[in-house]
Amino acid sequence: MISLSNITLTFPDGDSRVTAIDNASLEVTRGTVTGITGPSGSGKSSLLAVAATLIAPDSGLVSIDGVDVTGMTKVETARLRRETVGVVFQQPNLLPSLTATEQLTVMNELGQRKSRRRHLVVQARAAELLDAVGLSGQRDKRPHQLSGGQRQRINIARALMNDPSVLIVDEPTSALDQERGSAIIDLVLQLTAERETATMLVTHDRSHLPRMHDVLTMTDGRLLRSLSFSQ
Ligand SMILES: Nc1ncnc2c1ncn2[C@@H]1O[C@H](COP(=O)(O)OP(=O)(O)OP(=O)(O)O)[C@@H](O)[C@H]1O
Repeated sequence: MISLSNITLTFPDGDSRVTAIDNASLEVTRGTVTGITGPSGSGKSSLLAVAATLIAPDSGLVSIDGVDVTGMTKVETARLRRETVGVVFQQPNLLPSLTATEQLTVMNELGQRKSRRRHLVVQARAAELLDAVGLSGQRDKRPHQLSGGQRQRINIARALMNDPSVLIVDEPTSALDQERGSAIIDLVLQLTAERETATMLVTHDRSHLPRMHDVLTMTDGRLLRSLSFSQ
């Protein structure tokens, strides 16, 4: 579970500061998806960055699985992030020279002491995840050999490599047509249920919102529940 309480985040803006998040609170339980929508510049990406522990808020509390992130050192936060948070950015940012499997394994193989056992575990995990996102036949393909939807599936599989309890997804459908976008949302919903992640998903496309467990709208940094969508 992830819980954000009374989060405020500002950025420098000339001589003053702009408020990107204004006293926002939310809680996402495992196995559910909270959709976040709102106009451009309303603070959605900032909220995801705070939830992913990539940015520390000016004030407020972030807690992941009951562990208070506020007050942790940068090293402690980075470790918690690595072990408990998966992030799907809007652009897949895949490395052009790597195969689908390697996109998933590269971070887990880098910097680790070489061990055959560990290598096999990482390879098996990547294979299982590529299968789960419907790409078992594309394991050896490089990004230019894949469609936009397939690249986004790799992006999602990669975020799940470390078996995170929190999944942060930023605009996963923005580069896709309606049908492929809808299939990606279905996949996120399915993986959230199967892997019991607490998922926060930002989308501009309101047609996806009725399928989410909870829907919040951001306006000028403030977060409000959208009762018309919430189940
Ligand atoms: N690194 C930064 N430095 C300064 N201001 C920033 C920074 N990041 C975001 N902002 C400002 O914070 C506010 C919220 O931006 P944010 O990117 O979170 O909005 P958003 O809802 O995700 O927008 P979009 O839908 O266009 O991606 C905006 O006024 C933006 O200009």
